Amino acid sequence: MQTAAYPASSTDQTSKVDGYMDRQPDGTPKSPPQEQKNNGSEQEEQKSVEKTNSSSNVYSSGIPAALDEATMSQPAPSASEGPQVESMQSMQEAGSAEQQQPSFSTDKPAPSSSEASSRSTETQQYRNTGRSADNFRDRQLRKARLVQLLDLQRKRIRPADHTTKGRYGIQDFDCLQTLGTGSFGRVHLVQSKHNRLFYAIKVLEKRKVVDMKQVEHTCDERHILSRVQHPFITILWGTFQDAKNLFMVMDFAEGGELFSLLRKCHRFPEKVAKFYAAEVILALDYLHHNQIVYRDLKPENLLLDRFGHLKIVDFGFAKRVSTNNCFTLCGTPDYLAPEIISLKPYNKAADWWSLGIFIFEMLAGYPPFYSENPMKLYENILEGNISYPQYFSSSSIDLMNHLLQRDITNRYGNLKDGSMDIIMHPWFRDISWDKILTRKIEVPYVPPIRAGMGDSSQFEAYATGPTNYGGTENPEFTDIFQDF
Ligand SMILES: Nc1ncnc2c1ncn2[C@@H]1O[C@H](COP(=O)(O)OP(=O)(O)OP(=O)(O)O)[C@@H](O)[C@H]1O
Repeated sequence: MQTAAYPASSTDQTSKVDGYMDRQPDGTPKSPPQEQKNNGSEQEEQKSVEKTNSSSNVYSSGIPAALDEATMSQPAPSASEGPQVESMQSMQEAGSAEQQQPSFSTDKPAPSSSEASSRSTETQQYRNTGRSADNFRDRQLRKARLVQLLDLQRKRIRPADHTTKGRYGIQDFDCLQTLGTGSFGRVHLVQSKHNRLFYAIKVLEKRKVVDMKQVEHTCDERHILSRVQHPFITILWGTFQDAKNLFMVMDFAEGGELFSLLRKCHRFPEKVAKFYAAEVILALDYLHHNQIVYRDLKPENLLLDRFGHLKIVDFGFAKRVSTNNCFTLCGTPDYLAPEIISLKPYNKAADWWSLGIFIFEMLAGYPPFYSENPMKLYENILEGNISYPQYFSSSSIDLMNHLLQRDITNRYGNLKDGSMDIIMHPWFRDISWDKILTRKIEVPYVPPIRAGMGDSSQFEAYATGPTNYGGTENPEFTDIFQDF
């Protein structure tokens, strides 16, 4: 668990709706410098900013300096100044290509639901940009190829009987330091006594889980994580329990939380944000195609592996869904979709809303509806008025406007083309999705760790917690948790 600091000086604490503390902003947002309301009235200025960005070799930022767009065209800070967010060659090459395209217009309001259904969104986009029929066909071909590739990934599900139940226990691991704490226990770095490899073990106190009425969520988390198999989702190797605790053995994401990197950098350059957004989109696309809604997207739940790729953790709110059948009020306030706050039934579209918030937070350094007062925060979300900082590009704003649609029938990700509307959006024009999926792309930031050594330097230091696990006396709730 990390202490957030969007802002520089607030003492407010926002908590997860289900009652657990998760974000602790210790400052108010710097009043966002001259913001633009939804559309690009400053488009000329933005274009010149985009130009500066694309010609820059630098995808970096320093600690603690805010990364303004001007900084991006200057040499990268030295290692001692902060995390290096390295260049992504392929994106960079394509980035200059982006400049040759007409910038995506945000002057027009998003189409109404009737318009959206009566014509293909992408045809409309292409009409807007005035591109030729040939380009349109190219795009259709590219899209078909992408769908094929994604379909392969979407079908990868681990077998239901994949389980290590009864084969391991906490005695098979040396329990090392704490990596993070949660509402029901903590996550430890551990080393297997058998293969000497390092893992992260999430320990949940059964009594707390029961007292906080999280039994179903916990069992869902175990069940869902044991089935999914995706490059950007943490692997659950096995689960077991002792008398008082539940244990989930996962791969150790050595690079720490994206949250920490974002707070150190203050905000990410567009190309960096695009990279992380792309990995998240592929993971959400995968989950949704397997009828799973994630429901807790935020930078705290995105860890970096040793290579700098994302791993989504914490499936405590993930749920199998068919259509509109979720009602539970859960998630993290800043990232809640309006339909959740209004207690309406909701579905996978809520994750695409959170993606819009995530992209905004990466680019701005604070979430769009932030308020110290939780009631005001909810009001802001329901009103849906967004002030985009001036330095946002017009195409990023266009994408966020399509994601942060209060009406889910207009929200990208939830239209007839599903996630393809997002994947094919002009903001991602310079992304090689096949390279992202196969992890064959240069990452923007490689965590400075000694890989495979149990190096936890990218995590906050925690006071030593309990490690006296493994008790067998008076086992609790064995019937409730018989699957663990
Ligand atoms: N696989 C992992 N590798 C490394 N660190 C991890 C891993 N999983 C979790 N952590 C660390 O532990 C923290 C808490 O994990 P997680 O969010 O899963 O626990 P939780 O009990 O569900 O927390 P919360 O109450 O916030 O939902 C994470 O923020 C992260 O810092």
